[in-house]
Amino acid sequence: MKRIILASSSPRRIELLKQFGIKFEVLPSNIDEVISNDLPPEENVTILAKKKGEEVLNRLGEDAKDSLIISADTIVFVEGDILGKPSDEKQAFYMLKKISGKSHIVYTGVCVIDTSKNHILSDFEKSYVYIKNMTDEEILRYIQTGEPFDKAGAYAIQGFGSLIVEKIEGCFYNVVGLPLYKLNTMLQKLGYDLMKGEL
Ligand SMILES: Cc1cn([C@H]2C[C@H](O)[C@@H](COP(=O)(O)OP(=O)(O)OP(=O)(O)O)O2)c(=O)[nH]c1=O
Repeated sequence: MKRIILASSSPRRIELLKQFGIKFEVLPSNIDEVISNDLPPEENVTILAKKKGEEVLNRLGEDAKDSLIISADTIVFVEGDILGKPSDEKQAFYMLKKISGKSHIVYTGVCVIDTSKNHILSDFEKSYVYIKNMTDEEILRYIQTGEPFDKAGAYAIQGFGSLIVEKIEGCFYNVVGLPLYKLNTMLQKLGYDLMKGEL
């Protein structure tokens, strides 16, 4: 394989992939992440993950020959509403108030494009997350950590957000933004395996 590309600007996704000792480049996609409330959450994340990978593929053109491009998209689904990343403090407050004291579902879509085999695989993972009941004061204090702003649903389970997550059901790494087990099952379908430390 000539190039392995992670089509993501997410520091969490980069860290998670790094641990397998593979050499990869980081080339974030430039798509507009538009969520459609007319589509189910799993379709939204699957479509967005695919769009991210395809945008990087098109940008690379001929240079994408013999490459593996990995991309992902994460959203939070609660009471019929899809929550992406909050753009300001007001939105972060709204999201945290909405997920407080109940469970929600985190969906991550994953896309793997193998240009050497002319294959595109896309799939998604879902996990259930239970958030403690928070007072307005607790929500404001959490927002002051600065953590909510680039995270779907306005929290990070891997950071201060761990202090508001009571429990989860499903893949932890899916909540952080890259479901590693799912990703590896997709890679295995293409004849690769992260366990081998090389792709
Ligand atoms: C729920 C949750 C989300 N997140 C993050 C993962 C993703 O980075 C982000 C969701 O936004 P995404 O749009 O999925 O990704 P991104 O914009 O950060 O990066 P890119 O599109 O370039 O790949 O939320 C956490 O880090 N922890 C959490 O607990």
